[in-house]
Amino acid sequence: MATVTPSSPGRNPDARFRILPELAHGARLSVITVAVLALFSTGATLALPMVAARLITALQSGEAGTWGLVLILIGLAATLAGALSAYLLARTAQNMLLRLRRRTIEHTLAAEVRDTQRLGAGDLSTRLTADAMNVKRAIDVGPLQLPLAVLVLLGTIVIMALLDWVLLLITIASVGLAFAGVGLLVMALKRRYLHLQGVIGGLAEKFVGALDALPVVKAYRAEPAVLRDLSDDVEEVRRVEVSVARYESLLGPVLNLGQQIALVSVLIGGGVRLVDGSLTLAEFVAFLMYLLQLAAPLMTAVGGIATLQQGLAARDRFNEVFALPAEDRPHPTRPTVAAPVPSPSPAAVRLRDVEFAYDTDPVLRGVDLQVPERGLTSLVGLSGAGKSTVLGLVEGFLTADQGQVQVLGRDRADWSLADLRSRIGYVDQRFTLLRGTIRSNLTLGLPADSTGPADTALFDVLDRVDLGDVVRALPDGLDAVIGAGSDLSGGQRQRLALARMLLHQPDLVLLDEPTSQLDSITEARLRSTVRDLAADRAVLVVAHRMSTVREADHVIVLDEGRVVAQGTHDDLVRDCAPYAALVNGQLLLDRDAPLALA
Ligand SMILES: Nc1ncnc2c1ncn2[C@@H]1O[C@H](COP(=O)(O)OP(=O)(O)OP(=O)(O)O)[C@@H](O)[C@H]1O
Repeated sequence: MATVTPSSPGRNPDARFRILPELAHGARLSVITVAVLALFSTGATLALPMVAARLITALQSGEAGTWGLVLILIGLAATLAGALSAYLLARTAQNMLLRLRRRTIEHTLAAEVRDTQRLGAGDLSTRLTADAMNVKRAIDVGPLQLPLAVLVLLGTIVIMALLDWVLLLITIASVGLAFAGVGLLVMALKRRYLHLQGVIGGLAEKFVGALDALPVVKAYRAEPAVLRDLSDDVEEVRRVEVSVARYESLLGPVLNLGQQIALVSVLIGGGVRLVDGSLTLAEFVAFLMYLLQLAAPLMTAVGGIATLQQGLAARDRFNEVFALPAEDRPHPTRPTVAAPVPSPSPAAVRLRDVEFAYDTDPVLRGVDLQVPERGLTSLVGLSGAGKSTVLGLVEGFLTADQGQVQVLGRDRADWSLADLRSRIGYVDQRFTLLRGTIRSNLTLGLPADSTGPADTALFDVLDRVDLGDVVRALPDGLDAVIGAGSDLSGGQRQRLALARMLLHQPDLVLLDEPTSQLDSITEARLRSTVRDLAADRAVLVVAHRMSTVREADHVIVLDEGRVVAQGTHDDLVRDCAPYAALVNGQLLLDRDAPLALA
């Protein structure tokens, strides 16, 4: 089983991500080598026109051989150094992206379920793909191409000043206006890039949601409606992209125009100065070469700034993920307790005056309830009463806004979430399985360094949920892959989720409607398995079936976020009007027996 190792050991996982320090982290030698090679390549490029001028002068005196050789050598060396520095930079960037992606996955897994659901699976996944690519492109230009382009620009300008400062002034005056225009364009682009990445994330989020619900979409012939909805988002992406393209397409021509004007001005001015003897032919040729050479670094600088803006916008989206609080963050006042020991308290779960709201509307209002340390407890109530929310508080997916949540004799906040969850067996409403083999699903969460439980132990729990023979009949047995094309049935998936819980031998079991997809024979066997489990531990079941409720030793009735009664089924039918109404009104489903009072 793969383990997740911290991406940056010893570093603050909450620290904001900054591209340059992250790039240099652990790669100083590479970064220095890249810088040296790039500087050499730049210096050589800058020197080339001067050598060319020397070659022209030497040609006039008939001694061109040496300068010709120097020109070729410098050209070759500049090319090699440039290529090597680009490769080294790309390799360093990929190492940084590896850490960035790993940290994003790590942080997303550590965040609260509510936060990750709010951001959405699709939008979060675009950070690993499109946003990471934007950061990579920014690295391609940011730390090297852009500074070097600026260096070449400055170096060229200095040399041009030395050659003829009057011609330089003419050049600067000609391109100055173009520069101001480019600055305005770049500022407008930054805002649009951020918006663009947001709408692309939103589109991915919606598309993933639609694919997730595809069977339902098809069953309701809702493809046209979904297409319309997604088309609106695609149209929005197009609109923003076009707006970006409008500004990007202006960059090149504005710069070109500046350069053309500069060229014409320099030709005229240079011609005059050549005629009056202020400038030699070799100097004029060199000046013109430098002027033409200005175009490449200028374009690099301008394009680079735009790419950099895109990368910075992507960086901000990564920082949005890194800013999500980890769910297991230390309590501000209480010290963390290393090894919680269950107290002799008779309750496996106790909620006292618990208030909770997802947004502003209260979902739980002063909930007081107690789950005995042994036996089967059913939590019942109308849909939306807050039953799953109670399980979420016990599992630590949610944190109470007010009141006290005690689990296995200890305040919830005193448990580390890993310790707490290792003691709880949880089967969610959707019986979620991960893509992978039956074995990897069964052993999910077991220590990664062990060789894993023996097959006999795995078949033992599978037999307890009547799934052993089904798995034995599969060609790959325990190593059959589920979640792809060939799949288990809904009920079989449900039983596998239950077997996973059994394997973990938890002290407290939380089941969210565990029998909704089982045939009556399997359901009866399962009830007996749950009963066996409840003999020496607490089992808390969110139940919608009379059969489950009748089995329960203790029933808790939840109504609109309040506990209205607790007791045995018989007592509650007799004494609790809302419970009796729930039962009489057939609000608890009972497949195998007509609804009847005890
Ligand atoms: N992630 C969420 N964000 C906002 N509101 C939520 C969220 N999950 C649940 N709710 C709301 O909280 C209330 C209680 O939901 P909960 O799922 O706990 O009810 P329940 O009793 O388990 O319902 P059911 O029996 O239908 O599963 C409902 O009004 C629901 O709309």
